[in-house]
Amino acid sequence: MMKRIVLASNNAGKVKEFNRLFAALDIQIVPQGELGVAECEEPHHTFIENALEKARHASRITGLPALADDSGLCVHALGGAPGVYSARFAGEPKSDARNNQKLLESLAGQADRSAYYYAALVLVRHADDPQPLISDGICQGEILETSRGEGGFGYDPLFLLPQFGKTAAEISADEKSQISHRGKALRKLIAKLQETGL
Ligand SMILES: O=P(O)(O)OP(=O)(O)OP(=O)(O)OC[C@H]1O[C@@H](n2cnc3c(O)ncnc32)[C@H](O)[C@@H]1O
Ligand SMILES: [Mg+2]
Repeated sequence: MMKRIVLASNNAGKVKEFNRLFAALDIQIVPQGELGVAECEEPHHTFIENALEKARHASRITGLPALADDSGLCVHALGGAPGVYSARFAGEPKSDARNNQKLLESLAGQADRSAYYYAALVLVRHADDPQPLISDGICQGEILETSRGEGGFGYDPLFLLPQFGKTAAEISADEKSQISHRGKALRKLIAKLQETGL
């Protein structure tokens, strides 16, 4: 029988990307929303601790292995902000449109627009797993002054990938998987998973 993992995320954009990344594997990922798991607190100031929090929460409720992604945009001129607060940069309720607007306002007149996406992934086999699988990935870019593209999610329409001359919302989903923080982190995690087993 195909193994199941709960995906400890309520972000539809992430769920799509993980579905694509897992498509070739012998593992089925089920978004936590389909199993009745609500969002949990993300109280920490490091991505890795928040990812562990989310993975344990989903695993505890479902009894399944759980994979969590805590990610964000780190802008050099803003001292690494919005960072772990990327989802709620412009406050609650979360809104990509308002977050992008706030990012543009924060960078008005700023010459250094370099930034990177960071993703921390944690996979626990059960809620008290003493040896969570951990990996991370980075994707470098620059923040534009106006949005471009309809793909992706979050800050993608403002996130220019210099190697493509396009934003992360203008490249295809396959291209994004190949170069994204999430894609890189997941390939590392899968390599570890193949060593240890689920
Ligand atoms: O916690 P979950 O339920 O997974 O969903 P979330 O959207 O709250 O996720 P995070 O707490 O990890 O916050 C990540 C935020 O960083 C931004 N982000 C992360 N990866 C991104 C990507 O690939 N493209 C665009 N924005 C991204 C986006 O604003 C996300 O909401
Ligand atoms: Mg979140």
